[in-house]
Amino acid sequence: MVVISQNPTMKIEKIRDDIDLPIINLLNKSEAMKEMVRACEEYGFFKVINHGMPQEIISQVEEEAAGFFAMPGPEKLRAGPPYGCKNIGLKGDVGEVEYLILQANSSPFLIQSDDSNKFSSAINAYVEAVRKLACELLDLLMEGLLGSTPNPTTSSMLSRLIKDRESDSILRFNHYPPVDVSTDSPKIGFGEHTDPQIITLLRSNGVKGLQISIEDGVWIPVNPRPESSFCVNVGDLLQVMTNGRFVSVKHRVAVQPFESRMSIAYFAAPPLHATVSCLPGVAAPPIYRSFSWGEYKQAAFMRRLGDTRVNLFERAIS
Ligand SMILES: O=C(O)CCC(=O)C(=O)O
Ligand SMILES: [Fe+2]
Repeated sequence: MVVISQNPTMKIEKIRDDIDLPIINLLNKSEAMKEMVRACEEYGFFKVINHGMPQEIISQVEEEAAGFFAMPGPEKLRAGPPYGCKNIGLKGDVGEVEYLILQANSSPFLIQSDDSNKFSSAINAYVEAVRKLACELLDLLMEGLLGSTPNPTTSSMLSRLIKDRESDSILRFNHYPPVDVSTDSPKIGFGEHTDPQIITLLRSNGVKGLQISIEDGVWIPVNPRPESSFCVNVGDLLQVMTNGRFVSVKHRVAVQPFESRMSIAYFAAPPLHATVSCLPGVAAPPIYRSFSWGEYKQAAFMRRLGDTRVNLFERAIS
């Protein structure tokens, strides 16, 4: 069904729930590889099932995170700066969301207020497992992109950036309390944006709300099922590295009535000093100039959430 509506900023938009977004089964790697490349070209988005990530690790971190967000506000503030509410970024963007943002490189993480250390150890186990899955997906994507017998050094180029001790990857927990339909109009929990990093692996608690956009003003709701699946988003850096062949997907979250949504996003990023440019073996000439991830991140933080930023790095046509 296609629904035409007006969003809270009065922009006319179409919601299309007649599109089945790709669900990729990781059990058959050679098939998965091709389907992943197709999905990244068409949508910049897919879901993976049979990903091999232990359910216990997922359940544990989801349970601890749900417990964290259920605490009274002052208790949550004890977690310190990783905890935030409503403010998204440094440029005045706000959303109906509270969150925890943690650096997810190799050093173990400790939440200040986590006296029993249960949440922190669940997070550390999750980060290790989700990083492994991200690396596996990136190796498969590279193999699918570059052909059947790529040089192993090239096909592991992206995963090596993520495994680097200085990788700037991030883990973000988002919690969207339900909207009260008797008093409130529909609300956006997290406004439209693309993720700036290489790739995002996202879990949700099975409550819908995530939407992706493949053309301006057209939104596709993402079905949160199968509940065991991970959503995978192409980020800005992967668009640059594939010279625009993969698209960094625009997405947002609509707050739901009655149910609260919780999501856990792992943003796989290189070290700040790493150079980002078109990958060897990808059709040239490069659309974008080379830059460091630190430089890109700085540019992203100087802009509003919904602003496109990759175009700032396009090469001048002579
Ligand atoms: O909560 C979600 O489903 C998406 C959150 C998101 O897009 C983000 O944290 O960048
Ligand atoms: Fe995002």
